[in-house]
Amino acid sequence: MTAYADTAPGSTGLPISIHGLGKRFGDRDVLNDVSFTARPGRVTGYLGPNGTGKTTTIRILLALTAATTGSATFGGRSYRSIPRPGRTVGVLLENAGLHPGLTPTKQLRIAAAATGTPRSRIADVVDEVGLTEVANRKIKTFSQGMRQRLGLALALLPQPSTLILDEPASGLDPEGIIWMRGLLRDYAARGATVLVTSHVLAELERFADDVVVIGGGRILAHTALDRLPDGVDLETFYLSTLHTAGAATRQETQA
Ligand SMILES: Nc1ncnc2c1ncn2[C@@H]1O[C@H](COP(=O)(O)OP(=O)(O)OP(=O)(O)O)[C@@H](O)[C@H]1O
Repeated sequence: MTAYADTAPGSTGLPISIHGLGKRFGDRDVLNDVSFTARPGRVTGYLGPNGTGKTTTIRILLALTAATTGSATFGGRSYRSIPRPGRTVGVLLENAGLHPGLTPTKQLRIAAAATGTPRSRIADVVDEVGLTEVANRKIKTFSQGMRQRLGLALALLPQPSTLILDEPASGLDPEGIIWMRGLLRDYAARGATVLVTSHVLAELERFADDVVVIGGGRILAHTALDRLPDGVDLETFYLSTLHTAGAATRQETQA
């Protein structure tokens, strides 16, 4: 993986606003009145236990799933009404739509055509994510980490001003994780909006500015990391937030 300075965003990111979001699957409320903002120039970490609605929030933001109530917007607009959304918002989702029979170069060519990105950018982004040597090998032969790198290449290809990354460090080796940390910090420093989910708190603490904690489909906390009390790290804050929420829920149930 190489320097990222040449491929950072050219314009300021869009603020991401989630307001009163609710989502019901069948008879189950997965999201309940979820509201928070991810601001430009900052990396916002979105964290919570498995199955608490992080990916669902992101899927609603990207118009892949409809909200039951509330809104999820970029600079006040829904994803579909942003001009050239595929170019403005870079996205990494699990199972990122990779085609096993294609090579990275071919998959990136398709994405470049879809987003109006010059083809000349492909070699740069392949180099950036460290896949140059395998750029013409079929994706079906790739390890999990190589697939993750390609997913990141697809997200970064159009030099988006806004990044939404679901578990970006998943499967990356230590060198890749260090590169990714630098990349996210660099993007935010250049004014991008960066929203990231992660379960790796020690890692998140190294690159996030703000954290939003969700539990049981509700927002439990939203804070700047530099506002945590002295001596309290993210892990301690996270566990105590979940503990307090669990105790409150038990009290409500018993009342
Ligand atoms: N299409 C669907 N139909 C029914 N239930 C769903 C659907 N998609 C997600 N869910 C449920 O919604 C809940 C939230 O899922 P989601 O994937 O958003 O959680 P998450 O916070 O991203 O979890 P993880 O940390 O494990 O990735 C889970 O209980 C999941 O089973």
